[in-house]
Amino acid sequence: MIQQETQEKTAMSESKQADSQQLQTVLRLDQVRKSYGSNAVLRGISFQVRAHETVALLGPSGSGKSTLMKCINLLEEVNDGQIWLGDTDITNPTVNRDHCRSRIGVVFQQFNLFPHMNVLKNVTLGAIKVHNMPKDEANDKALELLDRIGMRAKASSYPDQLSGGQQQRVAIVRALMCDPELLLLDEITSALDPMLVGEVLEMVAELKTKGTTILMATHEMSFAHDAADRIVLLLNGKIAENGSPREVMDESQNPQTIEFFSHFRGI
Ligand SMILES: Nc1ncnc2c1ncn2[C@@H]1O[C@H](COP(=O)(O)OP(=O)(O)OP(=O)(O)O)[C@@H](O)[C@H]1O
Repeated sequence: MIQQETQEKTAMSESKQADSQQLQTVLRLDQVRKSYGSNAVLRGISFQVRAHETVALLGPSGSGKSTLMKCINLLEEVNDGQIWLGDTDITNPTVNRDHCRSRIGVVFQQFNLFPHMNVLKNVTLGAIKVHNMPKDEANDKALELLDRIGMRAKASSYPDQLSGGQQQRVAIVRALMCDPELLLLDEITSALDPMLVGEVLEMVAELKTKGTTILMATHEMSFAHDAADRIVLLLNGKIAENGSPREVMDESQNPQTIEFFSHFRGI
């Protein structure tokens, strides 16, 4: 009798755990396919990002990382498969695309700040115009976020008065203004002088400690190894690996994976 009760309790607790894991899935890709003409770039991509996870998307140049990011941000349409943001299938043609986009914060490789607007305007513009945040509230929030990264004093500066690293950190602040469910970072350090990469990655590491849910495409292998919770490796349009940095980068026996990471040994 006691044994039966214990088994029932265990089953209940396992099912509760499964439920809570289900609830915690922020992003889920299910057999996503995308081609450009005859070039099949994504050939059935499935993986999940759970709340508070930092997932690093790795792969050789041209493997489709940016294409995948654009599909998630609805800048490209998938040919097949589904992308779920929480419980919304954002690939469903009837969905409100602007609303879906507003739930995701995105930072690209190029800085994308408006050159004729100062930092405060750049950071608050989308929040005010797209999300209808009252101007005072947007200014307060922007200044608080800039303060956190030591850039409040630059609020009146223009982009060309900032270093590339500072511009990219401002772009991240802008992406965070409306508390996105997911932060997409697409090779955000690739265009930076190597001296400036560290300060941007430090900011990402800081966001991770605050529980931000992050999917980042990157070529920064050391950072991915040390800071990501999970690595998704794209090779030849498919997912070759999906596991912890140790499992994927140190212990995988897949010859293609070993070949890919061999190019970065010692960097
Ligand atoms: N708009 C487009 N039209 C046609 N082909 C495209 C387009 N965008 C990307 N591609 C092709 O899709 C493939 C994947 O490109 P993508 O930029 O997604 O790769 P990536 O992994 O992000 O590369 P990198 O690490 O160099 O940024 C490449 O063969 C590229 O030429």
